Amino acid sequence: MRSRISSPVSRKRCGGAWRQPAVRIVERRFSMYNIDELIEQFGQYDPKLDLSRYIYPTFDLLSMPVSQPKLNPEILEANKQKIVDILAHNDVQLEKIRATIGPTLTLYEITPAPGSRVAKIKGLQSDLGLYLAAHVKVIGPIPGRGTMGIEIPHEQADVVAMRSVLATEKFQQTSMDLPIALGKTMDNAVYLADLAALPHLLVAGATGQGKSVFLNTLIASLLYKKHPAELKLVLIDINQLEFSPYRKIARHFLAALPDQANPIISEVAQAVDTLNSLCIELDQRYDLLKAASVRNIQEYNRKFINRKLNPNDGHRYLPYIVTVIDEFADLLTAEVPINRLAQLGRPAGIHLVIATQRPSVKIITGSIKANFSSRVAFRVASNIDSRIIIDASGAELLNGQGAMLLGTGTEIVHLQGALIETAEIERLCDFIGHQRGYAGPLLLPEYNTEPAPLLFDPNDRDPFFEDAARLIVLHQQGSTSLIQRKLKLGYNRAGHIIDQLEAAGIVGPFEGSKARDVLFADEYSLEQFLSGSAPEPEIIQPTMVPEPIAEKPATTVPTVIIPEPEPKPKGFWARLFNKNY
Ligand SMILES: Nc1ncnc2c1ncn2[C@@H]1O[C@H](COP(=O)(O)OP(=O)(O)OP(=O)(O)O)[C@@H](O)[C@H]1O
Repeated sequence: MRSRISSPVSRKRCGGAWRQPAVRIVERRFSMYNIDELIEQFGQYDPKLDLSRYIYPTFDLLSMPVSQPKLNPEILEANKQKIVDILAHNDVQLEKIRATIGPTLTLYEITPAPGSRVAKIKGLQSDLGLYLAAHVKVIGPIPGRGTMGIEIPHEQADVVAMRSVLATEKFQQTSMDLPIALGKTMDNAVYLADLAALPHLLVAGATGQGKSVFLNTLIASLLYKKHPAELKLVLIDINQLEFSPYRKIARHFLAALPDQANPIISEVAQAVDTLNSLCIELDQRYDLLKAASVRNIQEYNRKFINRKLNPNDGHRYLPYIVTVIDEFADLLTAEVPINRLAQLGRPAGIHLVIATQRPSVKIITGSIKANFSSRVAFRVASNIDSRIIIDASGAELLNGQGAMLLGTGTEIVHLQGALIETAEIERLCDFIGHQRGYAGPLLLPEYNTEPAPLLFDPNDRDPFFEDAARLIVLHQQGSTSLIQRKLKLGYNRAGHIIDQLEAAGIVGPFEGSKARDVLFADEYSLEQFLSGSAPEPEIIQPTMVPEPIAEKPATTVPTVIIPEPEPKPKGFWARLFNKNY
């Protein structure tokens, strides 16, 4: 018997871009199909098939690292001797001393003789600085090594070229989902992190210390590793300065709202709408994960690739969505969706990187800190600013020029960030942009901010009004996207229906990205209300509205008389329960 299976790619053309299919989830299993047979006949689903000839960026697009003058071994030895001398002079004997040359400083790791006091060694920081004529820092004890460290900055810091971290075996062979090459540690090791695991990043520092370069290295790392089918970027740059080169890769890697003229978001209102739209995308992804009985995007995509999820039921391959916001201090009005995305984004493959040059408690609030446990601090003016960012001092002592402290919640790592220049980003974007891409950016769900109409005309109800009311009450979830998905309606129409439901007193008022309250506790009381047995909510007449302020709907469920016997589910409910709907 020949099994019938739909084309896995069920996206619709819309306004020059690709729209995700409306999600209609039916709990239908593939039990009637033999999965192995399907895979044998069609092979695994290949998300990259649409752009199967896509060529990943090559390393020659990046500048060769400039060879740095080697540190003079005589100076190294002289410094070592000075450290031994000054410590001995203060009755601290050493068992061992070892120098590690890093990109910006040399770390002398010392093993003090038994009985030496840590506080005493730390107290000698200024003396060492004076004797070595440098900005010396004493760190430690270094956990797990029984040593302490004396850091002496180089007169001329090495630049860590982007190429020198990306063109390494470590980066090329990593199995991380979203690898980002941040730079090098103080002992010259390439430092990679997995954004999928972090799972979000807060980046802060004073102006001119390397934040924007950092964001560009993060984006470039992802562009080097991911196929356009696997990753979408949402770039928000209110100052319109940093992200303009990425316009060229809009058809490959960007996601945008429908009708968004510029794929790089530069207006506050549009940024807020986009973040709210991402919350709708988040809800849709959670519904998909639930329908697929999986816990996260990785398991979901694995199932989809193995053809265990039917695109006809609304399932689709889910790319990671990484949202980068340069200067989120401009978006304080969007704190609710930002926090929601940060709390729930990880399993759905939605990740946030938010940056600010204003590390104050007004911007980096308690809730932002609670939701962004991974944070990067560039040099700041004071140790108070450093504490606001990474809950520890130290960022005020950094050298600038891309030096950073990465706090992951469990440890703080001192890194020298990689440097990527604007010309390198241009070359990278040209390389990708000149290749065949999709018809446009991936379209995010529409987000409707129109307020509910002041007047409600019961004769003007949408034909889907009652079905929508039943859905909302059944799921006890006043969400526009639920109506949109289950009834297969456009977002605007679903938005109008939810306004009508609000005016009818079935759902509560709009509350940002949170679902509205459902004001009917069960389907039975709703049926009574719809059939007219319960009193209709009062219709607001123009003469009764002195000010143009929307009337709030009733906050209690209308009282109904419950007749005997209870009617059997019919029509909509019967269809729903029989899963034919
Ligand atoms: N990793 C790095 N290695 C070497 N130099 C760097 C590095 N990062 C930044 N710099 C130097 O610092 C300068 C400023 O960096 P950047 O533009 O990233 O600062 P910023 O913190 O974003 O500033 P602003 O807040 O004003 O946008 C760069 O032009 C570059 O010269």
